[in-house]
Amino acid sequence: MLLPDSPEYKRAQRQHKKATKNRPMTIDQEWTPFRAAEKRFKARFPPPDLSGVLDLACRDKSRVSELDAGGWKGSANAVECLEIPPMSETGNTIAYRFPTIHGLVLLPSFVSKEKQRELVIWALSRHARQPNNTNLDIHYFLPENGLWNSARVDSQKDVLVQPRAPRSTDVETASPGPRQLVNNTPASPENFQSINTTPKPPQSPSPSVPPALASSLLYKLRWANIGWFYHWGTKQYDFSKGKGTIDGELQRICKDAVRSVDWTKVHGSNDDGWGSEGPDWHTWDETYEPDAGIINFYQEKDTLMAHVDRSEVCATSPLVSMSLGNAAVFLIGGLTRDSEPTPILLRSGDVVIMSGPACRRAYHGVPRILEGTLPGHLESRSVKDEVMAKEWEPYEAYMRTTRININVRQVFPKGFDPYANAT
Ligand SMILES: O=C(O)CCC(=O)C(=O)O
Ligand SMILES: [Fe+2]
Repeated sequence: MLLPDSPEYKRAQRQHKKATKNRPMTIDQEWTPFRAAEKRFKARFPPPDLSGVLDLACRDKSRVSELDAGGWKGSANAVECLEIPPMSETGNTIAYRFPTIHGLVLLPSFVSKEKQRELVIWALSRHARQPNNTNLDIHYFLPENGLWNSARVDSQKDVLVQPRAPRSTDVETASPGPRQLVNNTPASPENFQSINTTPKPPQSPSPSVPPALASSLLYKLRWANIGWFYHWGTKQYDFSKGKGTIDGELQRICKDAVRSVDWTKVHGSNDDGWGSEGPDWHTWDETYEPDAGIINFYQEKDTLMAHVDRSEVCATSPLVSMSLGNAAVFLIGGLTRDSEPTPILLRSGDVVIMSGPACRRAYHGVPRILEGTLPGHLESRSVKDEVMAKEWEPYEAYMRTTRININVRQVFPKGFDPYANAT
């Protein structure tokens, strides 16, 4: 967080003045409530006021030092949310539901500190590499053992990565960009055939990207695919590529999260919008089966615009989303961008579950990564074992400026075989 006397604050102030000099006075009246909230939280100057942002870590005494060290804080009661009583007397998961966003559940600190470190290592060194797609594969011939394992500056193993397209000097240099907005029709069992037969041409590599060191490309990594392959051009899954594997441990964490919630308390009183078969939440213990997802890598200035994840044929089953590293402001609104979104501060270890027809179709996004909020347990000095502490050092250095979100979904109802249904 910037202090008003610091040179960084003054620089942000100057940039703000320059950027807004020619802006019409009425511009903010044209923004939807969602867009206006995005702008507010994204702003470097003045730094956003987080007093209206729900920060459940403020209710947890064991997180005091984490909150103080990071500087940024929301409020314990900024948004109405209700604790869901645990399923049994032995259950110890603390879970919250939101009366205004039906189907949204938040499990603060669900992922243990050790597991958070394991997931970071898994995401960077084992998952973000072939055969899993990343945003960088489109433009570069990435090293076979993955970017992370080729980027060790300390051991002089840093690899020069070559672009896929021959270099052209005619075009302006473009960075292999963020996720693009494409409006897609919501997937459903009824239009599955047409989705399956829509052509999904590979994206063309950019002729303007120069060769780059693996260590610098790591900071341009934006996403890595999990499970069923996703085609960004059409915003549809590409089933012709087969089903990528889902890490067993990741599956277990997601299933544990879903099983730890008493869904009767979340969905028990409202049957609206579940479709002709009616609600299926009471079967999730057996039928929830994650089969796809994405790992999002955010650097401090990265954002994720308002969107709805509607490519899954299962339009109501839980989407499990885990936060690792720096904290972020997460916005979740309604069926259009015209509803005022609810702001929630997500910290490392928190799990969000989006479930049911209303929540799965709600616009949501991440307008702000809160710089300087890497918690102490993701620093190598907190790792007791000496060898593991040493191993963690490069991860700590990368995570200083990074937030990782592991976003896991269920594309098909359990037992649905897309190949048997293909024409
Ligand atoms: O980063 C997050 O918390 C949310 C990511 C998300 O909404 C998505 O991947 O669809
Ligand atoms: Fe999303």
